[in-house]
Amino acid sequence: MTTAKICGLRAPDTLDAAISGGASHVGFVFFASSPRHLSFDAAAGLAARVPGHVGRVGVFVDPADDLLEPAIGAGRLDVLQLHKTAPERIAAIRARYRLPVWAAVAVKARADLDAARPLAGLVDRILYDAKTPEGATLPGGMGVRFDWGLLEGIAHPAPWALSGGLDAGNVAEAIHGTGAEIVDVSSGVESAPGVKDPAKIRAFLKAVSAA
Ligand SMILES: O=C(O)c1ccccc1N[C@@H]1O[C@H](COP(=O)(O)O)[C@@H](O)[C@H]1O
Repeated sequence: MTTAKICGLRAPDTLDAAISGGASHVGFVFFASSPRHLSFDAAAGLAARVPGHVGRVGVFVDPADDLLEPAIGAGRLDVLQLHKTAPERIAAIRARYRLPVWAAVAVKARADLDAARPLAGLVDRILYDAKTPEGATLPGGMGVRFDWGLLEGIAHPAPWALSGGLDAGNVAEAIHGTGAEIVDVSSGVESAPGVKDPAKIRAFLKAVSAA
């Protein structure tokens, strides 16, 4: 059965919609350039509402320890999702914080999948995410989709999840086409950048459970 992570939550009502709708994971973004960025105080308030069966995922872009340490505490993080982070740094973060690590692999063309190979044994999950346009301020969360057919027949070096441009209208096709264990969405359940929509969250989670 495929489960879902709802990422970039910033408000109690939308967090509650994700939890009551059956999300397996919720994502808190710690990246100042993102419209979904959370302060430590805001993260602490949200984290306290999350029941034990739902994973709290912290989303970071090549983070330094002076961000990771307080974010892990405030967000009571269960998982660290790392974007644009080199394999050596991923290994150091995993060893230091002893938390499961999901590493994003940005995909546009088949050659991009080569970046997953060095992650074998280093990460707990690979997140195949769409590559955002050259010069974009965000490495994710822009509703960009990649050709899911690129994943066909590849040997995955670790368990994996799928993200990039998913929404309630295409997630069933994504699940059937790729066999993803976990699907991850951010902008596809928003009414504006950084503003989650409870009805879209519910529709997305309904589509995942029906797929
Ligand atoms: O959402 C963000 O602002 C963000 C910032 C920095 C790194 C990753 C971010 N989001 C991740 O992007 C993917 C896909 O998002 P979308 O559904 O295409 O909008 C997802 O994994 C988010 O965790």
